[in-house]
Amino acid sequence: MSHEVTPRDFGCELDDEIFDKFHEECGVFGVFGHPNAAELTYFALVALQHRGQESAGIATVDGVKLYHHKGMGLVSDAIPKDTLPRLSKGHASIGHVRYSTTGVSQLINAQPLVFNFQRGNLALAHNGNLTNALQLHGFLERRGAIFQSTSDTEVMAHLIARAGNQEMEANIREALSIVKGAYAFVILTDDKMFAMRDPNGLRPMVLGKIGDAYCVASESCAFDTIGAELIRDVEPGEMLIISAEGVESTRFSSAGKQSLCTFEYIYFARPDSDIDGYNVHMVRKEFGRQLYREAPVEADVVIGVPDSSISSAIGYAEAAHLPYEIGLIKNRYIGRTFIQPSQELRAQGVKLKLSAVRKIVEGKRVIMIDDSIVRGTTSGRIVSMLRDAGATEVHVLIASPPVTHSCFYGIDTSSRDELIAANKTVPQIREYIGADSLSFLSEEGMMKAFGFDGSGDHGHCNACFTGRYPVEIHEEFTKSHFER
Ligand SMILES: O=P(O)(O)OC[C@H]1O[C@H](OP(=O)(O)OP(=O)(O)O)[C@H](O)[C@@H]1O
Ligand SMILES: NC(=O)CC[C@H](N)C(=O)O
Ligand code: SF4
Ligand SMILES: [Mg+2]
Repeated sequence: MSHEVTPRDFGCELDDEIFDKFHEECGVFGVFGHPNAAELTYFALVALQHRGQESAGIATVDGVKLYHHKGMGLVSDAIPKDTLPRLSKGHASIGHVRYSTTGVSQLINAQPLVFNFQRGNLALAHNGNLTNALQLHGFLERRGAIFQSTSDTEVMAHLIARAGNQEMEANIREALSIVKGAYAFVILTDDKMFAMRDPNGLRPMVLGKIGDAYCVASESCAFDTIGAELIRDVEPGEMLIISAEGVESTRFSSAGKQSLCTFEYIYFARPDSDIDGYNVHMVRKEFGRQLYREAPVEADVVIGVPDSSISSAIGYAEAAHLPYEIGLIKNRYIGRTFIQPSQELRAQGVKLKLSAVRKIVEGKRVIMIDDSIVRGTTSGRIVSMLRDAGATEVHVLIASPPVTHSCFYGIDTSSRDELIAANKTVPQIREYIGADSLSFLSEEGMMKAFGFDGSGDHGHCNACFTGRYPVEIHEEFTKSHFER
């Protein structure tokens, strides 16, 4: 396997923290029966860009042929303008933005994965992680399968191909009865589009309509961008079959214990998206209000770490009757592979991503709200940045509980030994980040933000806070397993 070329190969430092914490987790989109299917997919992927910036791709069908294009980087780089006319021949299209969870970040693993079977064409896009991919990979290889990629997603395609039924639907059902874990799948064949959400509903997916065409997406913000109307969430264990006849809802599994990822609300999803009936911004605001109830602090001003903590900071400030201010500015052009200043320059004060607004924090007791602490590097840096800008006190409040466990369901997380809360108590973390005080939202408080009574997880996955994994995991299965 070739080595992935990074700026480090040219002697430059990469922002290691970017590689070692919770990150976005792929976005999928599909539309069937629209004359501008490929273009709509392109713009929907731009709206879903926050979910993955490593690679992107689009596949379309015109009933006979399948066209596709995949590339590395942001949608605008991965899918150049001149590829769209070729893709635009199709009336149905699916697309994907990737943040790798299994398999290296290279073109071979970019999605949609595209296959030509005896029974026709098939393109497959996946958000999530298959927790039994390791076993299935070995099983399939022993029976002659030759894998083209190193991602977990490809096992699904091999299972579909092996099933051997006349109807693609039956093949997909058979494959779904074998895979385990977290998934929102969109599959495009010559005459149908299939959309499935795992039986626990770990990963989100919504159904919408644009004109007479139906579409599906990881998040509803994609619909707002292309002018589609949100119809509803796809249900856990549901298979939608979209064709010239319209949309048919079927089940491939009875719903398991519903376990929607709470981190979607905390950090991943865009605030304008609605997931399972809750608007992300409103939920984050309620996290902030709840945080105030649990941890009221005397201070002069409340600030949020942009962008994902702004809603919670507004909620906290509202509940505390304190001014909410923009105390930190984020440079929005710093991307994932951005070359970072060397340690020496960092020590001299070169900081690229965030800057404090001196006029806001100078001489003030500041409450700084962030959505989560993973390794603890971000909070520590911001606390000292705020002190350097003249803050007299810095109180750190986190709008989620301490992250003590890794995720195995489609989020690329640190291993447990890198999670600060798995290794230090809250007072120790406070000391480590240099804050005057530190509090986290409780699991109960987090669930109250959804209107629940506070005890239990209420149909959410909170495993990274509690270690209660809703679907069996295999801790030995690491991201680079199929490369080794
Ligand atoms: O404890 P740490 O390991 O430092 O990670 C915690 C930080 O990571 C995320 O932000 P991130 O900087 O990834 O990007 P964002 O700009 O999307 O919030 C999250 O919003 C926290 O701010
Ligand atoms: N983040 C994701 O949802 C990734 C999908 C798939 N597991 C991959 O690594 O390609
Ligand atoms: S472990 Fe955490 S990040 Fe992973 S699905 Fe569950 S809540 Fe989401
Ligand atoms: Mg952040």
